[in-house]
Amino acid sequence: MTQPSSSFPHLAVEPGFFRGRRIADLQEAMAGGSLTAQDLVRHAGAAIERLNPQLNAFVHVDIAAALAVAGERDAERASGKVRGPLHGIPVAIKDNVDTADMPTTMGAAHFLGHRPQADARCVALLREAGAIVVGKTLTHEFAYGPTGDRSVQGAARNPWRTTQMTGGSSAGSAAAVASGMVPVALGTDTGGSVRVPSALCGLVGFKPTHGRVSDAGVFPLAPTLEDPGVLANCVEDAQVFMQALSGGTLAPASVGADGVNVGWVANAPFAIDDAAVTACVRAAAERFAGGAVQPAPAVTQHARALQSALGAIQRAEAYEVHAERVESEPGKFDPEVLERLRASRPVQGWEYVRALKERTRLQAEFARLFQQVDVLALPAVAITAPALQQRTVAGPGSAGVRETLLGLTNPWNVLGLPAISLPAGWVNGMPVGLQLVAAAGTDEALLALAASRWQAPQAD
Ligand SMILES: NC(=O)CC[C@H](N)C(=O)O
Repeated sequence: MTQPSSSFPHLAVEPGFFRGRRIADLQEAMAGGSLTAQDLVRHAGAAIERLNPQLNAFVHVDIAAALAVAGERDAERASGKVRGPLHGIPVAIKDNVDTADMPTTMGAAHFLGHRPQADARCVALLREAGAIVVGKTLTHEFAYGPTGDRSVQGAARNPWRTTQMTGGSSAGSAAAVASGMVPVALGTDTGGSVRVPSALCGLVGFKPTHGRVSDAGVFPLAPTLEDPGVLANCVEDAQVFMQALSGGTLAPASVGADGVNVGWVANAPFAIDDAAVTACVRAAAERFAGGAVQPAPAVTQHARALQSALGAIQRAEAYEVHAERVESEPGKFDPEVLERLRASRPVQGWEYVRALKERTRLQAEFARLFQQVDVLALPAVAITAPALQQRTVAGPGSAGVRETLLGLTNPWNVLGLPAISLPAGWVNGMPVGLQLVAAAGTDEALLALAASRWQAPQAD
């Protein structure tokens, strides 16, 4: 089996076995007999044991159970049955997604020790596809925060610099993949919770078109904005994972050799502009496009409408989920999450209904826009990973960390569009992500385009 193709000189930890190894390489090694699924689970176990005390990526691990399942997958392979490209591959599951054999806590004191009755649909699909669940990864409490540093299990730490946040809310999934504990992990994305930590940890992160992947058994934050998604080392790994999650409906698309029409979206008025981050991402967008990128028509004029629709929808839906808990067990919440939930309560019924109507109007506007461009390109996150617990971005035009982390990702949740964050390079040794957004329902084409045109950045 080949060695990892790229090195990670800026990484603050000695990476685990899976960093830089593609799922296709692991499959080849298993097919050739040089590795078994049990070996892969042992590699995951060793990396978790060594790295988790530093990174707090996993909140529950069961290597013994995973080894037993791996034994079954190895026996199947020996008898000639290979379920598909995830057969025997260790995976991690965000801890707001139900697993029948492991606790599911949502990062919240209210659910410590909670054992769901059944697997979430997406977990069941991954297992049917042959993937082996090794554990549950830390989520920001109730997935209500993009920083990944508030949960009953504490904060996840960024493998590139352990004083910094991973971003969230799929915080542990990002730390687990970026450090090489597992090759791929499940996350959920309501406003950026897959793409934000992927960008801040140097990973590929994909959020599908809304409703494309079942959310049955996913603890909701705001159900009409939310989708399960994937955090991976490379686009090809994200593709095979999404195929499994979609129950096979997400067939690989082919892309023509023609050029791609990329519309560049300026940060303002969505988020502050860090010149170094924007320059790095724009250069990546130009490499991807194979030439200069032109400003996308008519995106920024919708910024205010998108933000206000997002605010009303997320707050109304999140409060509906938590109303009784906020009344009866307020003391169990993290204070910041409680404060955000209390601030969500005042949204009026008419404001929510109006926001839903606005969403429908905006979806029609963007459907027209995607007749002119193939993809929109912009940073996934306007800044590199802030320090743990940092809440304001210093400098001119200082802004809140939360708003800054989410400003460039959450517009696409309002619209329900597929979006991917791709590693674009590094600024001061910390990763930044290029985000590509495509028309609703074109998930296969977006992934195929990314697979065919994106080149992993080389560290200097
Ligand atoms: N769950 C997410 O997608 C990110 C967090 C959430 N949107 C928030 O406002 O904090």
